[in-house]
Amino acid sequence: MITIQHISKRFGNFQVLRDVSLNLRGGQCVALIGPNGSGKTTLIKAILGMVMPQSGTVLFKGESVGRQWEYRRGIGYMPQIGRYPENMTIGQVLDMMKDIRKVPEETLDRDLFEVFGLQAMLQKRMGTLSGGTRQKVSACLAFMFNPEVLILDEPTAGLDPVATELLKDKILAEKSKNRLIVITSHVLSDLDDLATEVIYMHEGRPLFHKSLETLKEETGADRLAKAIAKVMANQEMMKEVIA
Ligand SMILES: Nc1ncnc2c1ncn2[C@@H]1O[C@H](COP(=O)(O)OP(=O)(O)OP(=O)(O)O)[C@@H](O)[C@H]1O
Repeated sequence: MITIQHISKRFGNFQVLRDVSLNLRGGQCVALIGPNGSGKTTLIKAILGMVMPQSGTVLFKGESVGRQWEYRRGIGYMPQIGRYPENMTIGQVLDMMKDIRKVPEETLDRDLFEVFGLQAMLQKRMGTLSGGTRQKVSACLAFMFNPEVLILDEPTAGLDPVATELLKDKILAEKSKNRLIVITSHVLSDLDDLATEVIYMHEGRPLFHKSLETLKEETGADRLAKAIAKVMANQEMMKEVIA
């Protein structure tokens, strides 16, 4: 559904993405992981057209996204830090998004709105919200328009354990509808129940892209965190052998 071909991105002299090529398909739940600053958010923003790469192409359903915007309607995006007009209430923000998208009310996905209890908070101003409630609004908006692709950047950061589980349930439900879901997270235990694929970014390029099943088989680990620890330990060993 999304093909990334030879994307490179530099900010000033700093090379953030280095010739990244990836193929992501519907029904996959992709865990995009890697250390701080390895380029995960920049890669996501390149897919969304929020960052223009110096070279390379992003294809959405086989068509180059170029400088067009229409394809974005097919992608629900939950940013790492949601930025909203601080004086607007939750209700006004939701209405504004509905007005912009102009879709019939009955086609909206209200699941997260209901389970997060946002109805009772509609009058609260965005500027007064706790970090977790702001995340809930972002999550609600990402899923609201039934997108074919969901890109979730650190979705559980700041959410309490109950809200985290509710969001994970929702992600699983969407996965079963053959959506493509891309999630970045440093909380690898959150990804264990969700991910089908793992992309590990390191210094601006994918160190590997494989199914979670294969990764577990190859490492003999039963959890993603353990599997990653084993891969990293092998990497260090190889460096020492080569040096
Ligand atoms: N607009 C920008 N201008 C300059 N440098 C940037 C910009 N955006 C990102 N960077 C730099 O690019 C590098 C990669 O950032 P990015 O946010 O993609 O990393 P990340 O893997 O998502 O990290 P984290 O796990 O901390 O969220 C960082 O060194 C960051 O400082």
